[in-house]
Amino acid sequence: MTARNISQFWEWGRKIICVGRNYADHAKELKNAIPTEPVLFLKPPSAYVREGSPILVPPYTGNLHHEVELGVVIGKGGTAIPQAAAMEHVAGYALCLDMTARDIQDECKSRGLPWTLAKAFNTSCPVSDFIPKERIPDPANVQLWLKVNEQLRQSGSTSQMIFSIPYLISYISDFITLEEGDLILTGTPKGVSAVQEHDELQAGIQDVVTMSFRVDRQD
Ligand SMILES: O=C([O-])CC(=O)C(=O)O
Ligand SMILES: [Mg+2]
Repeated sequence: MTARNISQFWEWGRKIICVGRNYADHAKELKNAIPTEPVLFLKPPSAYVREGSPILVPPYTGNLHHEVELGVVIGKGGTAIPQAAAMEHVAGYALCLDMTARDIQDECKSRGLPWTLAKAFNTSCPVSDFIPKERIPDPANVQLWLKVNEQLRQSGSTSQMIFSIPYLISYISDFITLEEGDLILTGTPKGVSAVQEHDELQAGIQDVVTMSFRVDRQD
């Protein structure tokens, strides 16, 4: 048996914990209140998709949105991790998309139902190569961008996050034990918009990584 390598964390079957409304400009564009505590939801590990495979539009949505986000890969697990020690639990980062069936999410919100089918379907978490921690010395100040068919749609700095990465790690681990290989999606800046079959998405973290994905309709 070969040893597990954190650089392939998406194959480990670990959980994906997502933070919503962590950028005020995105909360505003969807007419949501600015949160006073992190908004959390989950994706299953079956949501991962890697470059070379398409993002599939689920048949039940007519409004699939991109959300570009910085992902934090947990290297050392823990429960009730203090903020001061939080960064010791980080192995690295990944650029991620939180693909969202916005029409389904709106319906779930209005009916008080969970967001599962809006957020957790197959291919709802496109993920870049693993980025070792040393390559992003200041994760609180990197630029994320996303283009659809060469047109810039999202561009924002992680300095705009409402809740910092150490705060999120500490907050989440109070309630949900973090394990090696877990991924935290830290929320999206403004500019989310709909994608269609045959679109080409490109995203990047300035100077660190880029990735591209094609959109297809699920048969
Ligand atoms: O669906 C939403 O708007 C919440 C979310 O994931 C985010 O803010 O990144
Ligand atoms: Mg999101």
